[in-house]
Amino acid sequence: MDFPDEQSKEGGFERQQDAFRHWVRDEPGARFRPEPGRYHLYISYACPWAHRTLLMRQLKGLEDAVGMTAVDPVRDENGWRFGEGDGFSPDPLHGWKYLAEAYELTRPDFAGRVTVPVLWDRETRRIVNNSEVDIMRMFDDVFSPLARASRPGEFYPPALLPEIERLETWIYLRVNDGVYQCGFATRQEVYEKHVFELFDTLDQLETRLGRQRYLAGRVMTGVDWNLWVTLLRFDAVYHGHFKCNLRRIADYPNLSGFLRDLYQSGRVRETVRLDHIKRHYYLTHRSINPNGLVPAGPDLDLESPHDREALGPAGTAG
Ligand SMILES: N[C@@H](CCC(=O)N[C@@H](CS)C(=O)NCC(=O)O)C(=O)O
Repeated sequence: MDFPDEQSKEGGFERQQDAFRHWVRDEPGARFRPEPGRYHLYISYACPWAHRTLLMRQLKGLEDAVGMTAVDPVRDENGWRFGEGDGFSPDPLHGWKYLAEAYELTRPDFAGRVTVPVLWDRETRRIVNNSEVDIMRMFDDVFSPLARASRPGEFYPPALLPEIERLETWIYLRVNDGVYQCGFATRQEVYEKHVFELFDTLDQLETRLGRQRYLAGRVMTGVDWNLWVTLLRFDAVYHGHFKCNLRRIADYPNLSGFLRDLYQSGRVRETVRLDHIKRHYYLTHRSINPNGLVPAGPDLDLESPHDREALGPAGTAG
């Protein structure tokens, strides 16, 4: 079993809550203020949640204002590790060997799982936030003045917020975490419940994305990226490794068109490291892949035309 502390009596996977959820505010006297160079993002290119924060940093043009370091995609028994390799590097700020050191400095008695993403504050020397939901919103909002060219709130426009949040919750439970529920189930009936719920949700999303270019309607919003990070990993990892194999994303014309549409937008493809993604899952979760073999395929076709222009122009509300 890969995560024994998060296994329910019924054979399900119960994910821990994020531990640090402080907010960066542009207010006098605020403990964490948005300042260029002050915060550093620790990610893994493999992790879908961390990928969302990396995407928002790039989409907003925050690369100069917020530093970023990626960890080795393969975790060892001490968790996420820094090192020298293709697409990952030593910790430039403190020379940490493990990301666990950030958690220990922030809360010496931290007993949970050390996860990415982490937003680190160089000034107070602690983790500000390790929730991708919060980090995405802060990057879009309070960090916007530090960005090259962006408008605050363009990915979370107030008029669409109720719909975005409804979709976020549904997609998180059934899709983002749904694939993990299938993969880490330890009983047949638990796996089957989750796999049918997952594909029922994908079927509904396929219909929705046949009518409109983006999940919340005519404009791209943050929740599009929530779904996208899971679609990107689906055929390469979740289909085989997590046994989510009723269908592939490639079998869904609208979901795969949406995947390619967003992949081909801006410089998004620069955030994609399929080698990290595959190595991470197949080499880290040894209880479900004991020999640690990494499959050679599939050959993902992310560069072919997506034909989504007919549904409306590309872009956010900004
Ligand atoms: N913050 C996310 C979870 C983040 C997360 O679990 N990240 C994984 C990688 S995809 C991780 O860091 N796992 C570390 C571990 O399992 O030891 C959430 O609340 O859903």
